[in-house]
Amino acid sequence: MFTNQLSPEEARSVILENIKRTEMEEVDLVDALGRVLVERVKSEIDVIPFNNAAMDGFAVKREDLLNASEENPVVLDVMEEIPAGSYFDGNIEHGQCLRIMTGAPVPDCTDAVVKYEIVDYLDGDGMPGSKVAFKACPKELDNIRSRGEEVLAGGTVIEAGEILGAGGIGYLANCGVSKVKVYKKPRVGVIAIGSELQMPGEPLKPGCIYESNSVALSATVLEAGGIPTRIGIVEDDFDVLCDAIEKASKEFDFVVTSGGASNGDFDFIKGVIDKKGELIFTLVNMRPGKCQTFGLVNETPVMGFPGNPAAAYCGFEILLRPALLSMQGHKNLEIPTFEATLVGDRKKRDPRRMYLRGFVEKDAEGNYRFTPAKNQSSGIYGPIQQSNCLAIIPEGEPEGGKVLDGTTLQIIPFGVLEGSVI
Ligand SMILES: Nc1nc2c(c(=O)[nH]1)N[C@H]1C(S)=C(S)[C@@H](COP(=O)(O)OP(=O)(O)OC[C@H]3O[C@@H](n4cnc5c(N)ncnc54)[C@H](O)[C@@H]3O)O[C@H]1N2
Ligand code: MOO
Repeated sequence: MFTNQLSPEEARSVILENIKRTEMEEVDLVDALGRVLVERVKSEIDVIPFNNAAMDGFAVKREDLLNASEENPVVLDVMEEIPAGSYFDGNIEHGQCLRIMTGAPVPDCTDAVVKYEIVDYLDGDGMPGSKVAFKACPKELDNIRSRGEEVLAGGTVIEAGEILGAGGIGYLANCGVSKVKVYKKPRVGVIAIGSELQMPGEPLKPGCIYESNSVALSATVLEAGGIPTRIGIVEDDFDVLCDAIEKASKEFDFVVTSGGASNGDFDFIKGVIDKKGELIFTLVNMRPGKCQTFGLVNETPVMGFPGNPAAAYCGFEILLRPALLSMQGHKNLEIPTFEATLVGDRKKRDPRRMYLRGFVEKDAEGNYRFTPAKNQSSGIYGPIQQSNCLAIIPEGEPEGGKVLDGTTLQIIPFGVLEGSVI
């Protein structure tokens, strides 16, 4: 158990040390989007499986056209038509050619395809029986895509550990693969702690508010590739919370709570984790959200976020997203950042690392500028919705108690996957 306040980086690595990768499952290709492949996939076939035409036109013996020019066009007889999906296994003589469509197999008796646009029809309409004139000699294998251009049978299509994108899914489908093994999505049980919390549907009772953190946290779990289950509201009661955490720890891969993480008379999550399992840390040097509690119950990781909405949200983004991604096999968990200059002075009297909600945009000169949301209260959601990033103000107290206009800040853009290059 850490009794000290951890830096966000320390807290993140402690969580990463205490999670397990999920098991694997076989899923249809489209369901594998954004997920990590468990094992290398090899192709059983050559892709593409045969030399095919890259243009609609005429398949020719190049030798016939060696002397073709504007002044002396070479005339060939069109023998057959080869649409895509068909196969010509005959032969042609010198002086003959084949009409061929894009994607159709190029017969071995030809060695270049000449597109329609540069061929003249002398007699007929270009269909079999016509005579067509060529005014230039194509390059060898011109407009022919070669068999195995992408991968040969037995070759690697996607390596184990790669995150499948739409391109990879298309590539696998091209190889005739329809299912792949990926790491399972972690099942995350989300508990809202607080006797003041009420579900929507009924008018609010005096002193109560509608429960919202478990809804927002479920959305963030979904964004991070997990499967959230809202377990419901648990009142501020030590024993009731003990039972809820015990039960959830046996049903889910990760348990997330919000509220009751501070030192108030009814804040029980730390005590409950300590009683039921192992309490690992309780404080992180960040604002919003210093009361970040983490531990294990029945070997299941339990993250107790603070009740204040922005504190829970930032706790998730900074500490938990990488953990959920790691459980699904992601290896590069670096949070992408870039630099922007602060617009306006910003008071900073709290020595904690600050994650400001706000908007980053490029100015006329192409420089990134960050404008903090006016209201940085950790008790409200609106500024998160209206923001496109978090800006980091480093720990410590700046001279004069404020960070000055034009200071360079690190920006964490929303919606950019860990490990991305930006
Ligand atoms: N004496 C001190 N008091 C507080 C301190 C402190 O250092 N000393 N820290 C403050 C900070 S900072 C935070 S953050 C909060 C964290 O407290 P808790 O995790 O115990 O959160 P609660 O007290 O349960 O709730 C805080 C606030 O959020 C509302 N809330 C809670 N759950 C939900 C939910 N599911 N949906 C919507 N809103 C929720 C709750 O009603 C409170 O208003 O402690 C400060 N206090
Ligand atoms: O840590 Mo609290 O989140 O500053 O409100």
